[in-house]
Amino acid sequence: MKQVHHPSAVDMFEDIISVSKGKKIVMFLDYDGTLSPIVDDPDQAFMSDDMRGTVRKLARYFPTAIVSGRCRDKVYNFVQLAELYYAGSHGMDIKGPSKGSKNSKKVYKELLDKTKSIEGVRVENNKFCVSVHFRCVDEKKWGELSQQVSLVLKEYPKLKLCQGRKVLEIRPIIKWDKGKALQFLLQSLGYAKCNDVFPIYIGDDRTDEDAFKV
Ligand SMILES: O=P(O)(O)OC[C@H]1O[C@H](O[C@H]2O[C@H](CO)[C@@H](O)[C@H](O)[C@H]2O)[C@H](O)[C@@H](O)[C@@H]1O
Repeated sequence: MKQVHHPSAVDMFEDIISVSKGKKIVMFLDYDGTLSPIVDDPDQAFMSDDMRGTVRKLARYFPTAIVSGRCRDKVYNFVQLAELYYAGSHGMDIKGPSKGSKNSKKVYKELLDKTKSIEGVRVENNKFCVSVHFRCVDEKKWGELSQQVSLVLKEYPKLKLCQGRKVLEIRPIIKWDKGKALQFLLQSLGYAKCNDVFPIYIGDDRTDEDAFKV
């Protein structure tokens, strides 16, 4: 895979401070890989107390939202800060578009069944989306897994496949992603048409790119 070099926000801290002068900062934070370390077991991706303390402090100064691929309840259980805004399932779980959730449950069960013979696979039900993890799968088996997932998805024309960090993400084909969620949250906060607002979004995965674009 081609290595892409992204500029570091830390190196440009002074520039960020300078362009945000006089504006109201709004913080958007991805969860996995940003607030928590990347680990083999998705259920063990805990954030540290130090990080929780930092986010708590941040939210005292700026409206702060967590935007995650995980379902809202799950990410809330990890973060446990009631004062934040939460957008789960890649932003689909703020207001809850109900379409797709029945499909997700069905495809989750099918994916569990069709991939159970591949050692190390982990299928995670994220309510509106499903994640198929291959971090713990032997690299030689990645092709077979991807084929199985594609075969299952053939029967679901309303679902699409995206890739994250050693994870295949199954999502409904609707015009909703982390970028749209960010716009929605800004609007709900009453900042949609303000020129003096400077939203900051921090994330580590491909699905965060929809939000970076916004
Ligand atoms: O948008 P995010 O909050 O970053 O969620 C994206 C996916 O994150 C999780 O998977 C990733 O982290 C796991 C734990 O560190 C790691 O084992 C896995 O390889 C990573 O892809 C989460 O489990 C997925 O459901 C999210 O969609």
